[in-house]
Amino acid sequence: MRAGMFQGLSEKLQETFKRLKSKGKLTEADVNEAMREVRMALLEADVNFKVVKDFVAKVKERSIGQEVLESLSPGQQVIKIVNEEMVALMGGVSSKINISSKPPTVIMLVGLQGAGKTTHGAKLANMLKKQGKHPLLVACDIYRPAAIKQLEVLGEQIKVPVFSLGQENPVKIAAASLQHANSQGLDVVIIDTAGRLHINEELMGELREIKVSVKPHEILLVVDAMTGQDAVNVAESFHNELGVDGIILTKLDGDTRGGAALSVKAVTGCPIKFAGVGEKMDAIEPFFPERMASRILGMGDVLTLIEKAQEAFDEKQAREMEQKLRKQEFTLDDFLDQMQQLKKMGPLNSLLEMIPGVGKQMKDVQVDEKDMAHVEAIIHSMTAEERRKPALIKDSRKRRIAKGSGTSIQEVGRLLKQFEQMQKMMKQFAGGSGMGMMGKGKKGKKGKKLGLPFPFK
Ligand SMILES: Nc1nc2c(ncn2[C@@H]2O[C@H](COP(=O)(O)OP(=O)(O)OP(=O)(O)O)[C@@H](O)[C@H]2O)c(=O)[nH]1
Repeated sequence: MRAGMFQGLSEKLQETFKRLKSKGKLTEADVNEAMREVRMALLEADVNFKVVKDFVAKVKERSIGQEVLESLSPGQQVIKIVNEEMVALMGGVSSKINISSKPPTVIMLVGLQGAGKTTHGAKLANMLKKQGKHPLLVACDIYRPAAIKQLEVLGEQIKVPVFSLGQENPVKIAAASLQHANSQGLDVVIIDTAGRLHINEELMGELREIKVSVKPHEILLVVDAMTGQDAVNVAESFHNELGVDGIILTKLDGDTRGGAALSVKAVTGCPIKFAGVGEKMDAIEPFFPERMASRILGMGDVLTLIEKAQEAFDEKQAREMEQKLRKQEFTLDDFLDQMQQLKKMGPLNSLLEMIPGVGKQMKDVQVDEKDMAHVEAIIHSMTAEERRKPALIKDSRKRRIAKGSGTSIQEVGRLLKQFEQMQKMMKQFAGGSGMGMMGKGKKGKKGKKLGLPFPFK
């Protein structure tokens, strides 16, 4: 879920919202006009037309109420309604995997060829392993000879055992794998089934047989987000034929328009449980409708950002940082510290895009690792006192620091300015004010631990 995701949709909706917000008062005609634009944007994003129709009708009905149009900020209210309805469209809450109280939990992965089934079986195993589970991957895709090998290679890579009996009957393999898991004390069995180019009775027959034989706690359907409405149709067929508990929507890192993500729950009733966001083994995320909606609506995904920050930051240090922020004692030393932490979090651009209001501006900005090296050098050339009180740094000190760091006076000045701006921004974050979506939906996480330096130009 990175750059480019749902970009067209997102940009169009944001334009509409900008117009709405710029109007002090809204009339019914304004709302109708905005909803026409929203409808167009959704259709162009390949959202199912019936879903679009219902969605727009609901938003319109709620927006045209007296209390909205006569409120102090009608534009904001309408945007809030769009956001809420979009969250509802995708299922409202994030859905978890059914873990059986009596191990092993059996997960059956189904889907068409090339959707990313094998890859996501391994990603899922990797994720569960990190959560302390002991998964077993089972190779039941016996028709594509490379599939077994592929699973074995991935299993090796993530250090998860793979059960395979070659070209044996898949129903037998699945049944035998449960015994194997039991005997080895493995508590999650993930069955990679065969795919086909199209849905056909033979495939469904086989999947049904496996289902009857292993009684999975969870049947997850893997669909490719890039295929838009086709993905939704595929999901509908699989659900009717087999009964599906959840969907893994893959390739959301690509240039997808959003149709599948926004329609599939409404059309099939199956929630999206996970999103695939890349080819690497850690490129899987639980699917949070609320976060997805904020991303589409350009509100940024502060929650994901916070989580990423939490992964990279160590708890204790983060708490200290939070204290400093509250007391406004954040110094250039801390800035340097954080910058080093930030490096661990991955590409800066993708992080910056998640910040509300930053996403669009940052689209074309290159965050350069070399700049970061310069920033480090500059801070290292300061005295301890200067790092604590950057206000001390006037002309002659600037010159000295520039010389010491092999940079220029302008660069030193720019860094100081950025630091100052950042302090302001962080005060906002720390207070949880100004940024509408901060901490929403997660109690007690309001404004927590978000002290990121942003060394951009
Ligand atoms: N960019 C991106 N590529 C993905 C993602 N998931 C899978 N892929 C790629 O998509 C291709 C197909 O994935 P597989 O896992 O082999 O597909 P499959 O559904 O198991 O296919 P069959 O085994 O033939 O049924 C591979 O090249 C994967 O690397 C994703 O989330 N993002």
